[in-house]
Amino acid sequence: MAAQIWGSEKRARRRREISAKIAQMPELHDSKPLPFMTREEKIMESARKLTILTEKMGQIIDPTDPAELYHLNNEVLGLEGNPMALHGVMFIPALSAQASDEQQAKWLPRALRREIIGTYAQTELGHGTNLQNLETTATYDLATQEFVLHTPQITALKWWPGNLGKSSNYAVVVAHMIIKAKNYGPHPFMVQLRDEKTHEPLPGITIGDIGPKMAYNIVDNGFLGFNKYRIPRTNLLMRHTKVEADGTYIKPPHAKINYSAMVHVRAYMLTGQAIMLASALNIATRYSSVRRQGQIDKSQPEVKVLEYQTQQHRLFPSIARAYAFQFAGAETVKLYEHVLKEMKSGNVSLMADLHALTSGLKSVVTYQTGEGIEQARMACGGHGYSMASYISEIYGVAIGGCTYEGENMVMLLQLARYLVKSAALVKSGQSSKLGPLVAYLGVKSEPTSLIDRIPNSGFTEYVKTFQHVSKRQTLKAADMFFGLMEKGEKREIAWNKCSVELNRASRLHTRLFIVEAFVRRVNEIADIRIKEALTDLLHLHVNYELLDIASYALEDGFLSASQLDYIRDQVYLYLGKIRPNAVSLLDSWEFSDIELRSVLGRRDGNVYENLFKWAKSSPLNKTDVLSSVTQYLKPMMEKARL
Ligand SMILES: CCCCCCCCCCCCC/C=C/C(=O)SCCNC(=O)CCNC(=O)[C@H](O)C(C)(C)COP(=O)(O)OP(=O)(O)OC[C@H]1O[C@@H](n2cnc3c(N)ncnc32)[C@H](O)[C@@H]1OP(=O)(O)O
Ligand SMILES: Cc1cc2nc3c(=O)[nH]c(=O)nc-3n(C[C@H](O)[C@H](O)[C@H](O)COP(=O)(O)OP(=O)(O)OC[C@H]3O[C@@H](n4cnc5c(N)ncnc54)[C@H](O)[C@@H]3O)c2cc1C
Repeated sequence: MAAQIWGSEKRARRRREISAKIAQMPELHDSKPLPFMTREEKIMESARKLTILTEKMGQIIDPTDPAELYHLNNEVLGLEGNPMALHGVMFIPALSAQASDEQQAKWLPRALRREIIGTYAQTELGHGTNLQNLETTATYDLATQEFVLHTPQITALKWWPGNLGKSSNYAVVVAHMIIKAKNYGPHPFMVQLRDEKTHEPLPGITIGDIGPKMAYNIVDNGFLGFNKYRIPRTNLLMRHTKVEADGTYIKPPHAKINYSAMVHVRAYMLTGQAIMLASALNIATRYSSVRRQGQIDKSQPEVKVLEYQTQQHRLFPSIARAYAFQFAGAETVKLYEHVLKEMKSGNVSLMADLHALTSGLKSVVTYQTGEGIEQARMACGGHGYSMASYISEIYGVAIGGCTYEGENMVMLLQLARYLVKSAALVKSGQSSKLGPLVAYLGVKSEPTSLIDRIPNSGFTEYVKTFQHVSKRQTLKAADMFFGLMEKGEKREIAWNKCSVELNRASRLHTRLFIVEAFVRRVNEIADIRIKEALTDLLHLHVNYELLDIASYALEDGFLSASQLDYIRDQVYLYLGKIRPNAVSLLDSWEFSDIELRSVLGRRDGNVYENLFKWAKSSPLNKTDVLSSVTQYLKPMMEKARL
């Protein structure tokens, strides 16, 4: 099963080897539980481990393999980020995709050797979503052949970029490029921020940390202002766009090609989200098979809380989602790598499809991951609320994904643009022009669902039902939009008036893709036992998801009330079938105790003793009487007694 999760037997074996090596290297372990550290201590601890990793990484992993790097990162540095998180996640990808060969030769080896630390600085205090209204300017000075970076007002301060505040000395900065008074829109520039020897900010640069956040507090998300700060013309990233010495602008082959670093993260973050969901579920499911509370049959002893159907219903559909996200994420990464290769050789024809797909997936996956982790926390009762469970940290980190790389509603609307264009093709009889991901929009469906009517139909009838609801909602939202425009409404106003319905279509389309990716994977599996376990999970997934969106299928009579009862019964049937496998389905992800950082989720199940040990190690327990008591509470009580 680990081979299915991680992509191959070799990958699963490598993960095990890496975890085993890390287990033998105490210098790479947290020196004390992260929840007991201050933010400064955590940053220091992370930087300490990071420098050891830079020295020893080659002994543990193949540093050129992103999957091995990601695993090493999760085990040693953890989810809360590190002082170089953005260096690998966005700075290097931005340089790789957007810098010319000559620029790459100059900067990439230095970045890869970690001679310099970089980030991706795009979002500002006043604007994050609407890139067209970013306010930082890069004005070309023809006389000196330099760009002058400037922050005209407080809202133009860069705000949020990870590791910008204190750790990075370089950044890819996105600014509006102005040449001879003409604004060419946002473009990426390579900018040195700090002196390489002293790490002091360079003259003309104002920089710092934006303060503590809901989670991710090891990352120094920062602010950045420029006061007429000059950089050479050749620091504009010039793989696709060029500015010649005389100010001549050569436009890129696709208007949005400079957005590729964002698409990179949107594609890769899906499996990251799956891992976080599976981690929280691993903690909750293990704990639920240790925790005994109450009786189902009063004549019997107290049961493990995992025996309660409500507990299973709370956890198991999310287990299925974690697998589904992992499989859909793996497919998306493959597609991304393919499109990136094509883009580098000048073929930009697949960019729109990739953008639409990653926009929808990013939104649905992060939202459902957040939901699943929060349910996992509640499933652990009181102990879930303790930082000893570590679930609250996982939650805080995971839901950051609903916001970064494009706020979820906004990204769903990006997918909706693609769906509406596709609907227009269907309406004008040009279905043959539909791309493969939306081809179903042009296919006539049966009048009613055949779920429960055709024995041994596998998952075909389910997929058809998901296709039907997605198609119907897409065409309905598109009709609403076209209808408003026909009545004379301006395009943008009509769009806004339909946007809730449009986003519903985007969600349904994305959920269909996730179901299909799960079905594709299960169909590929040769090993009978693995196939059987995953088929059970897939049954739970399709029935649970369909029940969740049933109103769309009920409203036009595609599903009947009796079919809905059948689907509900299937959910209960598969909850029971999955119960014996539940812990194994999560243990198959092979998270080590070091990686999980959870007292509740320990592999050995020795929860209570370790919770007590953990509580005793709280800094508050170093002394029996705190100074808050001697200074304030004790005098207060004494005064009251007089
Ligand atoms: C091994 C690696 C592991 C990684 C694991 C991940 C771990 C995660 C770590 C966490 C780190 C967090 C880091 C976070 C970083 C950031 O958040 S960086 C900042 C991100 N910011 C955003 O995402 C901003 C969101 N906004 C936008 O993307 C855009 O502004 C917009 C909403 C898309 C609109 O852009 P705009 O230029 O205004 O577009 P329009 O003029 O309206 O045109 C829209 C048309 O453009 C098409 N389009 C847009 N984007 C793309 C694209 N990327 N590719 C292709 N096409 C694109 C769009 O489809 C529209 O087309 P038409 O409908 O044909 O007009
Ligand atoms: C943990 C974290 C890490 C980050 N790291 C980085 C980084 O490394 N580099 C970087 O540059 N940035 C980074 N960011 C910033 C992030 O990319 C932005 O916050 C994000 O893109 C959302 O933009 P915003 O803050 O402007 O939200 P807003 O756009 O102000 O969103 C507020 C509300 O308005 C709605 N809204 C906005 N526009 C529309 C619209 N057109 N239609 C409908 N609704 C709309 C949204 O849906 C939302 O409900 C990070 C953010 C976080 C939380």
